[in-house]
Amino acid sequence: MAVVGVSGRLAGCYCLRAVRSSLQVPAVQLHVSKTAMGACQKDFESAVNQVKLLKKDPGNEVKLKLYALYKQATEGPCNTPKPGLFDLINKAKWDAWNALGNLPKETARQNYVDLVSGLRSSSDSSSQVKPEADKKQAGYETLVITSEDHITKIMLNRPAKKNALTTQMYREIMLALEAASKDDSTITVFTGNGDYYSSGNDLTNFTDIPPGGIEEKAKNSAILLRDFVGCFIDFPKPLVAVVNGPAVGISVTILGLFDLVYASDRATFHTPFSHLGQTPEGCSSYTFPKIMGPAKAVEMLIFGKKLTAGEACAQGLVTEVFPDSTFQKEVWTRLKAYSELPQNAMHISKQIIRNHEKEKLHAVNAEESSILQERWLSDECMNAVMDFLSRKAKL
Ligand SMILES: CCCC/C=C/CC(=O)SCCNC(=O)CCNC(=O)[C@H](O)C(C)(C)COP(=O)(O)OP(=O)(O)OC[C@H]1O[C@@H](n2cnc3c(N)ncnc32)[C@H](O)[C@@H]1OP(=O)(O)O
Repeated sequence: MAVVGVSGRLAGCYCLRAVRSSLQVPAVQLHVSKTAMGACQKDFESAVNQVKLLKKDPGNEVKLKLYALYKQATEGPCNTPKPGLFDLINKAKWDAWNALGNLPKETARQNYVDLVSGLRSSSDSSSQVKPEADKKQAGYETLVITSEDHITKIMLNRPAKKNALTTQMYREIMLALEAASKDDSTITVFTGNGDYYSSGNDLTNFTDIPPGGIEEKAKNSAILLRDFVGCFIDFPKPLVAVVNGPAVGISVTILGLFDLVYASDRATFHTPFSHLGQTPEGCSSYTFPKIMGPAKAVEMLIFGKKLTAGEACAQGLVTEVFPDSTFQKEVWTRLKAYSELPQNAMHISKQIIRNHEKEKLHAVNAEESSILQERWLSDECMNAVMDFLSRKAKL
């Protein structure tokens, strides 16, 4: 939010979603100017339509090519003023179009048709069902949820993005927790697909601005955060984190609300809040000092010290560390045995252990969320997020 929040001026940051919506317009535009009429006009119009039907997002680079070719095919060489330095998306679009120089309209049209045809065949072949997809419980796009041996496993499933948490993911996790609280499993496990457990909040979340502007975005995000963390505070069954790799931000802080945290020795625990102009969430401002003492909590939460799995275990945040080579086998053998323990006894014990704290945790959660609502509107936060997004931009 703050990213775009500097004003609409920065609305064109390199966020995928923003780029997508920005670039879609010309690519799917049905109107083709008269000057683009020619031998392959029909193919061109058909290709323009087919772009809408692609099953897979072709990525920013390809979308820019499509944009540039479309403009060249329909309007000829770029003749509009160069957008300002901070108008990043429009500048990227202008650069792509301008780079086509005096390419004839007919050639641009043909290149557009060829590009779309290539995209269609790769999109069709990649849409074959992958074995993993079979396991997915219906209704979840960002998680893989399985239930066996009395264990419900919620796996974050955006490995290419290090399981960064999108708005959709927060919502799906809340739904999954709600369902797991009612199913017949005895314990619920969180883990990540791929080499990361999770890289925390998806920083592109900050760029999807609603009509009400950045203040509304900050408000909505604070509500989402409060509700999300609230689900962990209230979760009635033993909750286990199987931390398969590095964990960042909110994926670390909420570990203080888990009942067991098993970590691979490859895992690290990092909360770079100050670096991002942000402040602790997930009730960590309360749970971390309780778990590891104020001095160690400060090192993590204020100074962003990254802990190894061994260090996190020594501080009490992690229950046990396993060698990565045997991590999955050892952990799941252990969890299967635990899941056969009498269900009611386990659940009642969890209530006894956790209930004293619930009210306090909800109050802390509300306070942290409201402080972050302000932080997200700050220059410090805006600059840090912009910095990340610019570094990662491929345009
Ligand atoms: C509404 C509730 C809000 C709750 C607020 C919570 C606060 C937090 O969680 S703060 C923590 C936020 N997270 C970060 O600051 C981590 C940012 N990411 C990184 O520093 C690095 O990506 C990494 C150290 C995690 C991994 O670095 P590595 O070089 O190994 O891989 P990359 O090439 O950087 O990543 C691959 C791919 O994934 C994208 N990505 C990774 N993490 C995030 C993220 N948090 N947000 C958005 N995108 C992320 C990265 O851009 C790459 O994408 P491309 O392949 O498209 O370039």
